[in-house]
This record gives sequence, structure tokens and C-alpha cells, in this order.
Amino acid sequence: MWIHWSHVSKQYGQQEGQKSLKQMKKPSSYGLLDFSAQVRQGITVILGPEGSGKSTLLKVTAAVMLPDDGRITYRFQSDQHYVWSRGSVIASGTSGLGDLKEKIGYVPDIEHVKHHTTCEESLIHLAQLHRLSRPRARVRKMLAKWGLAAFRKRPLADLPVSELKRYLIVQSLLVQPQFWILDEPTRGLDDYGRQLLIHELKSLDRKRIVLLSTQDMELAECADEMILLEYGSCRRMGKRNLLTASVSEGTVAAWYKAMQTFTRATEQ
Ligand SMILES: Nc1ncnc2c1ncn2[C@@H]1O[C@H](COP(=O)(O)OP(=O)(O)OP(=O)(O)O)[C@@H](O)[C@H]1O
Repeated sequence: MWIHWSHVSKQYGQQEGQKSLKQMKKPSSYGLLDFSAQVRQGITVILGPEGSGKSTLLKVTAAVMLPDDGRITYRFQSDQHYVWSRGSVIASGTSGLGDLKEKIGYVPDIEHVKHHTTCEESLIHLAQLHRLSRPRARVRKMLAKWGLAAFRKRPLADLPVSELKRYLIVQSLLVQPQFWILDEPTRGLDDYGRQLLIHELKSLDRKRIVLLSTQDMELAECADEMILLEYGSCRRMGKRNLLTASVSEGTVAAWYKAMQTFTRATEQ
């Protein structure tokens, strides 16, 4: 089981059909630029400065955004694979995309949603959509586990940020995804939710692929592998223990700081 990115690029501000002068004058920027890498089962933490492309990488990998160029190949357990690229969408329509999406749990980096469905109703609906057995019981158990029982009747639009973040984690885990993709999951999360998430990550079996972007260095210590992004490209990639062995403190925080110092020095 693996995910392979091959020369993936995503440019913003150059959408097809842009006609207005205002849109044409708006400068385009790269979210991802010729990004290539491969990850296997376990936790891969994506690091990088603000605007380096972490969210873009996770969005295209969660198949909520189409890359402009390149391809992403997902290899499932049973020798099946799926290719996500402009070409594959043209070639196969949307067939197979549903299968891929069933295997992906995605936690977006958002702090507000407009939906007025309650937390519990929304999760039950999701469980029914995925034809999960005993949806109500399953949802109640998850709500209790993630400290959301008292918020189950709250409309999603009225959830405080920390509870919304916990809800997003629950909805992503409901289908027991093979690919669990989390974008800055601790941003806005309270300490209780943060500890629950760290516990969940530490107790996960290594049979799935977890991709996680974060600026939270304690969370980053959960990594088996790390990818360092810069300007939309992969600057470094490797096992956490090998990369952090290059700094005396042996921590992700110290390694990341050293990498940023090198970047600043080369830019001067
Ligand atoms: N919707 C958009 N329209 C225009 N440019 C965008 C858009 N989204 C992202 N970008 C640009 O793409 C680049 C990568 O952004 P992205 O959000 O992927 O980076 P990031 O590493 O996740 O940043 P952050 O840590 O701030 O979340 C940045 O230059 C950003 O300004």
C-alpha cells in the first residue's frame, strides 16, 4: 500500500475560462510545483513554512482538488490502484473516484462551517451514506470518545472551533479510512482534543497511510516519516529518526529549525 506523487503541480489564479480583466491581472501562484514523492503505511508528517504548499498537497491527495499536472497513484491493499490526474478523469469519467473517496478520511483546515444540521444528525447521515452497520450506535460511541456528547444536538454552524475540529476528526474516522489526511488538525483544537488526537495517532496500527500537516512540533514527533516542503516542492524526505539524528537535540523541532536556518542562509 502506497501513495506516489509524480510531478504534481497546482497553480492558483489561472483557471480555465477566466475572462475578466481583473482576474487576468491577478498574479498566479504555485501551490505545488513539480512535487514528486512516495509514502507507505504509517504516519507521514508534512512540514514547511507558511504558503509552502502543505494544504494544497493534502487537498489534491484527498481528491477534493484536481492537480493541473502530474499524477497521484494510490495503491490499495489488494493490488488495486487508482490514478488521480486530469488525464485519468478525462479517461474514466468519475468511475472509480467513489471507491477512492470511500478509502479517504480528510480533516480540512477550517474553523467554521455554514451547515445547520446538528453534529449527531450529520454524522448519522454520513454513516448511512457509507452503509455502515448500526449507524446511530456507532455515532454515539464516537461522539462520546471524542468528548462531543454534550454538543450532539448543536448545529454545526454553532459549534465552537475546538468542538468543530473534533467533529471534523470524527467524520474523517467514521469510515475507518485507509488514507487518513489531516490538515493542521491541532490549529484551534483545545488541549483535551489535542491529547485525544495524539493518543489516537500513537495507538494506530500501521496498516493505513496517515498524512498530517502541522506546525505543532509535539504532534510532529508522532511521525514515522517526514516531508519538508518549500515553494511547493519536496525539499527533504525521510524517516523521522534518521533526519532528526542530524541535530544534537534529536527532535523534530530542532531539525526543522536547522532546516529553516539553512534556507535563510541560501536565500541571502
Ligand atoms: N485559493 C487560492 N488562491 C490563490 N492562491 C492560493 C490559494 N490557496 C493557496 N494559494 C497559494 O498557494 C501557495 C500554497 O498555499 P498553501 O495554503 O497550500 O500553503 P500552506 O503551506 O498550507 O500554508 P499555511 O501554512 O499558511 O496553511 C501560497 O502561495 C498561497 O498563497
